[in-house]
Amino acid sequence: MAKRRFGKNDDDSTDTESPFAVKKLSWKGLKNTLKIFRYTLPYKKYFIAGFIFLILSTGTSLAFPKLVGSIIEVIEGKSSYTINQLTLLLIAILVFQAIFSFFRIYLFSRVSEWAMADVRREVYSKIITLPIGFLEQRRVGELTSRITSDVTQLQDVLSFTIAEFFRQIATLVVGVVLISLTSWKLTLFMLATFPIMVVAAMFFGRYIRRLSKKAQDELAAANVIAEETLQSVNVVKAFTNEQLEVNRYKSALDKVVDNALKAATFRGGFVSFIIFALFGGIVGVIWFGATLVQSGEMSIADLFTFVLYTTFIGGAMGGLGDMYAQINKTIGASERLLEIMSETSEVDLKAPSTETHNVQGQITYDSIEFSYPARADVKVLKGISFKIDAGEKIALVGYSGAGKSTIVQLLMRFYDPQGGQILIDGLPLSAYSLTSLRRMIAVVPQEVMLFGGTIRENIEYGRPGATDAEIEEAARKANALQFIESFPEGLATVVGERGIKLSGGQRQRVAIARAILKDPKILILDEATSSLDAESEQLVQVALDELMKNRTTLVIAHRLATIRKVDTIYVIREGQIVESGSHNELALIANGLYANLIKLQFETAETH
Ligand SMILES: Nc1ncnc2c1ncn2[C@@H]1O[C@H](COP(=O)(O)OP(=O)(O)OP(=O)(O)O)[C@@H](O)[C@H]1O
Repeated sequence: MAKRRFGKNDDDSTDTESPFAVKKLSWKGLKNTLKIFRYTLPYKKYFIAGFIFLILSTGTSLAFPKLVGSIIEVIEGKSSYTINQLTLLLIAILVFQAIFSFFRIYLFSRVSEWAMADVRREVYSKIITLPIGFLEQRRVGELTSRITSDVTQLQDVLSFTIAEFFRQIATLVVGVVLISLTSWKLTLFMLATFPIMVVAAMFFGRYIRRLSKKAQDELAAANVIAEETLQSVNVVKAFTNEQLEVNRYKSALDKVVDNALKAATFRGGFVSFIIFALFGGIVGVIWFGATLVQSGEMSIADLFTFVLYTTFIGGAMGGLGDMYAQINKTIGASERLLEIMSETSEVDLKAPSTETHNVQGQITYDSIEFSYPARADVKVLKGISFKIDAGEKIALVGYSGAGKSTIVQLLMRFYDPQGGQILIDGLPLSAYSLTSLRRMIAVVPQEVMLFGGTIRENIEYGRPGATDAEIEEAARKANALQFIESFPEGLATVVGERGIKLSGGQRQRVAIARAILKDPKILILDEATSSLDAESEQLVQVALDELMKNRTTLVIAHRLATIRKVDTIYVIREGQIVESGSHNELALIANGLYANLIKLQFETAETH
């Protein structure tokens, strides 16, 4: 039977196949699972010790029916021991059994906790070092469920299923050997009832597993809804879409319940059938055994021992079906984890780049052609060429969606262009390691995201390991020290989810301080679209002027008033540069795009 199950069927069965076709165990899948289990190798000492305790506890529990049989022999007057002696032995065995079980559970948990923490750490390091192009195509919920539920599945197997599997197989094998020594006739009779159970288990089992898997997938989909809406709870509330989201969640949950109940119906039918078959088998064994006792072929004590072993064996058989499902789930989880692990990271955390480049910050975009991997057919940049001298400041302007952010993302190599090349100090970006390239650049983004933690930690993010004095100096230069010091805890003020909320202008100045601390040669300013009040605007502008000093700067400009001072403005339309020059030059082009944009902004400002 095992052979058939571990057969050559490698491929997933699809929904269009019969409902009884479920993914079967495959060697390939098992091998993959074993690959994941190599994480337990560093803890093999504990694993082996746990296994020894597992053998001991299984052995002691198997001795139990034999001893009960011996007590009956005493009653029958066929034993030289007394009832008290045997009862004491039974109690001693129970005590040992308890001690062995304790150590088995503790040691297996120790291995599984440590090993799974390692797996989680590795998977997380992998995910965080994967290229943006890969991450964008996955949902956050899906990625986090790799480190949560998939690893939990492996952990269950390590701490529980392996032990149970061994115990059940041992019980089955040793139990059958022991009872066949007692009476081979009765053993054959008992084993004859097994095929019915096995066939039923296979038939029902597969369908139930398929339904349970569907219910699990539906639950994961429901979780994604909850996670995503809670992450952007402000948007939900602002649009007063609470009811809509509750309904969406509810209909996802309804599907879970539907599938789970269907599975439960089958499981219920299956379990009642198994109970009937199991007890039916025992009744049959008692009936046949009783006739053997009557004909003097078997003693009462042996029949007693036999029946007890039979219940043990029956229990083990029942449990194996569940094991099979567990192993299947584990294979699924391991395959998903390995799939992530086999992706290529863009940076290697284990061998961090130590290369340093003393660049001047001269940048050249040479005929850049680009489409996003997710939408390969849409060309976002169509031959962008321009040059920025070291220390020069340029601005990119244009309608929304023109490709401004894409141009700067390519500079950080979040993606690689399909045509043309970008050079820094005359060398293509690929000549620098990703780490050293990104170290040359600081970004002050449109929407400043602060991590939960203190203001000090948030500024230090620009250069981990900076001293307190350097952090304070950066905050001062960013015009942020004043507001930071107005908080009783100063730099130690906690911001983010559990702390205070900073205003837009304050957050921007923290981001500027971060960039000042990083002290890069190249600066990218993604200007906030929402305008700040005049006073904040002024404070941020002064901080930005300080930050831009002696750095090559690319500004993605949304509010044209702030870019009059830049050296060159590039006007982008549909992925191409359509105009370039200084503010004064561009403003004079009749019917020019820039002149139009100014007019538009001016008119918008007038109407406010
Ligand atoms: N990750 C992405 N995957 C696929 N397409 C994208 C991605 N990011 C942007 N795009 C598309 O590329 C085009 C250019 O986008 P980009 O963000 O560069 O414009 P932008 O000029 O910066 O706009 P805005 O001023 O609104 O920020 C848009 O049509 C956008 O839909």
